[in-house]
Amino acid sequence: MSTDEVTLPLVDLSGYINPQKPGDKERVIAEVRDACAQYGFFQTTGHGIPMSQQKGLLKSIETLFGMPLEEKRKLSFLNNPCRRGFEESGASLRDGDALPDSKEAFYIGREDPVVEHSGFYGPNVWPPLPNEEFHDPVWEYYEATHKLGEIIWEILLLGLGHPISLMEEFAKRPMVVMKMIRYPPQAGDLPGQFGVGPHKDFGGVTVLLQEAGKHGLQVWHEGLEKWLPVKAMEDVYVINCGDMIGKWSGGRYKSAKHQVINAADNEPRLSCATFFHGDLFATNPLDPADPERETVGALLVKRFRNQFSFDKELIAAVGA
Ligand SMILES: O=C(O)CCC(=O)C(=O)O
Ligand SMILES: [Fe+2]
Repeated sequence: MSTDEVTLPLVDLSGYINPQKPGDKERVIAEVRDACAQYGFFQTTGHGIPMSQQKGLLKSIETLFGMPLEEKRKLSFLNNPCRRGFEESGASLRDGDALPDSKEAFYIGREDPVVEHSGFYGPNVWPPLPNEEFHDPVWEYYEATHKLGEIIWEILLLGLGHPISLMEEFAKRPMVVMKMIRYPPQAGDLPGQFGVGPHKDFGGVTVLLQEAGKHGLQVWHEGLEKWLPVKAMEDVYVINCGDMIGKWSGGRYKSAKHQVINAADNEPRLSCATFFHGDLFATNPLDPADPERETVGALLVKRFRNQFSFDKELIAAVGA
C-alpha cells in the first residue's frame, strides 16, 4: 500500500452507545484502542450528535465571526478572568513559527456562577446576539460534545482494562473547553502561514467538528514520517488524544502532532473543538496506580503558566 492511501481509522461508535448484540461494545473498545495506539486520532460515525445540532452550531459560529471586528474585540478572552471569549486572528504564535496563526477563535467552558481557582471555573462571555441565534444552539451543542468526550474517556479506560467507575472522580467537575474557529481563506502560498501551526493538544480527549468539505487538517504519522490529510466529511467527527492522555497512558495512546492549512478555495473554513480534560483535582484514571498523583490542574498550570497568571492557592491546591 502506498502511503498516499493511508487514512485515519473510521470507528462507528453506535456499537458502544447503543449496543444491539453481545460483543458490540467490546469491538468498539478494541477499535478505539488500536486507533489511539497507532495514530492518536480516529474519525467516527454513530456518535449520537444530531445533524440539526451540528448545523445549528456552524450557523451560530458564522453569525458570531460575521460581527464587526471592533464588536468582537470587546469580547476579548485576554480581558476575561476565565479566558473565555474572542481570540483575534494573529494572536497565536508558537516557538519557531514563521507567522502567527491566521485563525480567529471564540472560547466557552463550564457555566459556573462565580470565578474560582484562578478562572478555571466561572461564567462564560456571551456575545450580544439573540439567544436563539447564538447562546441556545451553542450551549446545546456544548452539552452534547461534553457527553461525547466523556464517553470517549470511558472507552479509553476500558481499553486499558480499567473500570469506568473511575470516571466518577475524574469527571466530577470536568474542565471542558470549547473552541469555535474560523480560518480565513489561505492567502496564496505564504510559506509558514498556517491556520493553526503544528501542535499537540494539551490534555484529554478532543472532539472535533469540521465543516463538511472544508479540508485542511493534517495529522503527523511518526512511522511514515508524513502528514496525513484528514477529510472533512458530513456527520463525521474527528477524535484525538492530547498530551495528558499520552503521558498518563504511558504512551499506549499517542498524542499526535497536527496542523491546519485551509484547503478550501478562497473560502473560510469553520471548525469546533471540544476539549474534555477532567476535574481540576483529579489524578490519572488511565493508571490508577500511577505513583506521581499528578492532577489535571497541575498539568494545566504548567502548560499555561507563560500565558496566564494563576494564584498561589490554586497552584498549591493542584500541586503544581
Ligand atoms: O480546526 C481544526 O481542524 C483543528 C483545530 C485544532 O487542532 C486545535 O484547535 O487544537
Ligand atoms: Fe489541535
